[in-house]
Amino acid sequence: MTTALIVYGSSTGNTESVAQMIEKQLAAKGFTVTCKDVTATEIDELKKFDMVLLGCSTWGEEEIELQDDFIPFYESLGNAGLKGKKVAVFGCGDSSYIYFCGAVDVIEDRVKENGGLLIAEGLKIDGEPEDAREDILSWADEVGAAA
Ligand SMILES: Cc1cc2nc3c(=O)[nH]c(=O)nc-3n(C[C@H](O)[C@H](O)[C@H](O)COP(=O)(O)O)c2cc1C
Repeated sequence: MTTALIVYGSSTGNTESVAQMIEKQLAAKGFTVTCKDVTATEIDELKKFDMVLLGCSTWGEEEIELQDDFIPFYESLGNAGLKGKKVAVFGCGDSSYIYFCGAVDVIEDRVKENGGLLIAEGLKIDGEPEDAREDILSWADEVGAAA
């Protein structure tokens, strides 16, 4: 059975909600899914999973800032054994900011630098996750199909 790890950093709970929707959808498709807050995740854990989904909201104003909890994890991604690993990135943001969901782009770049394989275009959620439920579930299906 294909195993998937979802790791999220979320300050107000939006990216966490998205992570949980993806978790349920992948589990319904037969994946063995583990969904964890980044603060409870060791970088070495990524090595044990067939596929890794990384979720992070975007902060900052003039420049892109990752969600606070996600920063140390991001900085250690070079030790995550990403070479050849199937990865996809998602996050919440607000399109009224200059860098809408910029954290998704920044994390994708880091994944590519470390040899990870991006299996879907990053999912960028504008506003309330509940309003984007259909998009989130179809993204999860796309990721599942590419796994
Ligand atoms: C001070 C502040 C700065 C923000 N900066 C950005 C930004 O640069 N780009 C963006 O897309 N969203 C930005 N946002 C919106 C948040 O990313 C958005 O509220 C998101 O849903 C938070 O997700 P979380 O609850 O998972 O942390 C900002 C919000 C605040 C309050």
